[in-house]
Amino acid sequence: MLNLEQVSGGYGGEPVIQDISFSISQGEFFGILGPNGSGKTTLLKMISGLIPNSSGSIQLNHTNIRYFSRKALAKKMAVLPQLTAHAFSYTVRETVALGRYAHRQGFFQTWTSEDERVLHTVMEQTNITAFQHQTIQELSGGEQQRVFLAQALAQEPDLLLLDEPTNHLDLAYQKDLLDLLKKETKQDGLTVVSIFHDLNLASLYCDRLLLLDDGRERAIHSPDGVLTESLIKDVYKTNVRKYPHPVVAKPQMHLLPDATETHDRSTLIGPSMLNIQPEHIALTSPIPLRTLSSGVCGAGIGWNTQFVNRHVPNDYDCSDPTGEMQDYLEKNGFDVSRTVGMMTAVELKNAAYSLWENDQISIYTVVTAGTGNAKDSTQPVAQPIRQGTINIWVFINGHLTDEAFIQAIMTATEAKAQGLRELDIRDRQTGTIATGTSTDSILVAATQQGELVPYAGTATELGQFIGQSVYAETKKAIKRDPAYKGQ
Ligand SMILES: Nc1ncnc2c1ncn2[C@@H]1O[C@H](COP(=O)(O)OP(=O)(O)OP(=O)(O)O)[C@@H](O)[C@H]1O
Repeated sequence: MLNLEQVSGGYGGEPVIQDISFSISQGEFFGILGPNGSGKTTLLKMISGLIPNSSGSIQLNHTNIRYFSRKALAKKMAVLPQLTAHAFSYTVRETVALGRYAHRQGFFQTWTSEDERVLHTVMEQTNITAFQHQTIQELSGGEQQRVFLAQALAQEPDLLLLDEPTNHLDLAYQKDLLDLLKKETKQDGLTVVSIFHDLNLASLYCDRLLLLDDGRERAIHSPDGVLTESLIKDVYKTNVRKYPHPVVAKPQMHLLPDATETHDRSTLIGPSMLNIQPEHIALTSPIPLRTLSSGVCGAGIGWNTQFVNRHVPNDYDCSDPTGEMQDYLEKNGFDVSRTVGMMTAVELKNAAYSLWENDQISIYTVVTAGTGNAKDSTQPVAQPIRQGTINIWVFINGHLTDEAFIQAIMTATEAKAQGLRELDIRDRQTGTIATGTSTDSILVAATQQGELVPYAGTATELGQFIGQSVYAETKKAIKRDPAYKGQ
């Protein structure tokens, strides 16, 4: 519906925009990105016909925009400009009603019931009905932004052009506005072209992105294609790290600040930080550790400073173990937002732990183990779950890649299974060698300081430390558990 072919132009003299070509189809949400001064607003002004392009062509539904009258263009296209100081004393309602200008007909331009219906709808959509009789200057920046969006929507355009629409909006209204626009594109075929400074919002909402660099196209692609670490670093001259959004299949870019919290680089996680009580084992780190873990709370990927393995009775049965564990942590002075919590029914005095170190690597492994619940993971579970859990903590004084974290979990799990095999721990139901218990948890936590360690598989020194320490400590902990003798 919108076609740009080799468009150049600006404000006289050297063109700001140079040789831009792209086509947008109806219902597309198209984002324009680029650093300050890269020409985003200038390009938008050319598309809206506010300034002429010096070469190339801009076509709307196969007609060059030059051939549209102002009123005819306003029926097809609406513009939400960057918010500037508005001195007028129009009311909100009057301001939004101006958006119906292109649809008014006849000499007297009477206000019709259709105009009223549209006015009502767009004021509801943008949540401004409540202050429709106030003047614009009485409103906050975000409220004004919504009024001008309502005015643009009142035009009932096919194409909506927006210059940083979320500027001035709080978090909830940013989401509401973009959700509304997305819905309009999907349900009513509205085409949206919008400038974004926030790469992550652009990624979440846009179908495609154009990245401008000094007035020229650097990339035009899906968010995944445009938001690459190297391209963004090159164009914006700043370091970013790309990560997947946790819920939506879209990339998110994280800034890497130069000055982060300063930590003592010599911090080593080790025995002095472990505290074993009858009720819980806790390890408190002086620095946040990057963790990958399973557990009752704080599990997943995160940054944590406290690690708690809590003893619960054999018959512990709770409909909300996470909530109950969080209450327990709070009552005992732990910061729930920075704690990984696990549970076990075994006696904590039987925990096994050791520090493994050489010149380059040091890891601290802590294991609690009961095997009354031992399972062969290749066999189905039919028996009622009995007491017995193996909880493994591996603290690594090193800087791990994501891949190394995953390999560390694999290596530790393999070593645990080997420990069970060595001790001939069997699945009570099938009689086969057990590979773990049905309620095991694992934690790998790293200081993320020092040289980057790319891998932690069994071929690496780190992997061998993990394997050997988990194997040794698992066996030690199992042997200390009274249930072991009964096997
Ligand atoms: N009215 C104008 N007259 C002359 N030059 C202008 C005018 N408006 C913008 N420019 C110049 O055009 C270039 C691109 O400006 P533009 O506003 O399009 O960039 P932008 O990418 O939208 O920037 P920002 O992210 O800061 O909003 C800049 O060098 C700017 O100085």
